[in-house]
Amino acid sequence: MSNTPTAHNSAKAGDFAKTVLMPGDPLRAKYIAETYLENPRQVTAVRNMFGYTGTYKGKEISVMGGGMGMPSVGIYSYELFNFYDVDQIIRIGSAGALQDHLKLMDVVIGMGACTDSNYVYQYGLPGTFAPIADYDLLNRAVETAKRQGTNVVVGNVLSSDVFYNANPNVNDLWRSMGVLAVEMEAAALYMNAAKAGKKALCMLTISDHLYTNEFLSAEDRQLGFGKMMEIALELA
Ligand SMILES: Nc1nc(Cl)c2ncn([C@@H]3O[C@H](CO)[C@@H](O)[C@H]3O)c2n1
Repeated sequence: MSNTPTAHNSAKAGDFAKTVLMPGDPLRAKYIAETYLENPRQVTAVRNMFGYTGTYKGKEISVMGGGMGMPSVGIYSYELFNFYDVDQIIRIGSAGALQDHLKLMDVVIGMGACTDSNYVYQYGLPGTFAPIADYDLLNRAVETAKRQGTNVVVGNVLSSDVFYNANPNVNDLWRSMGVLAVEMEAAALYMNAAKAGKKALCMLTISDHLYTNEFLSAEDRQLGFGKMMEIALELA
């Protein structure tokens, strides 16, 4: 009989730090743990969704993959907040730019997260919920970026359930509302945090541009993530 609270995570109580960085890709979680954390130890590997805990500049911090899409991040972040007593989750991901002023490698912070997902319907609200970032985390991320000389763009992002959208005009519609970039996880993370009374922030590196059709090479993706990582690690 397992004594872990969930089939998706084999970590024991106390294995996770209060702050968890959450890339989509578990291999990036492994890379982050091995590259940035002191004494990283793997705390879960269920379905190869790796999670690690270590320290950064003496502060305990964890990193765990969340997968692609809101159902996946919805599971892992819900469990971290509600079963593992995690206080804040910072998503560090990639996104496609919807605005001309954005350039590849820019760091975007999702102050809000629009969505086309049904995820919000579970709460039975009589209106439109606004999934938003935690202000304290947002403010600290912007201040840290300034200190590091990294330009960040703060605004609305779109968390879509669809990567290959059948509607050819969908990007133009979101673009017309000033939405900065499209990804697939932030809204569910923000809703889970709101419901659990916890904190969340989504930071994104622009890896594709949906209007210039530029996209980052694999090595530039890695490089671009470094700037975002240096900010995220300071938020523990
Ligand atoms: N819809 C969508 N579109 C574009 Cl142009 C993206 N660029 C990066 N992502 C992120 O990368 C994964 C899809 O490649 C998702 O986890 C998503 O969050 C994107 N998701």
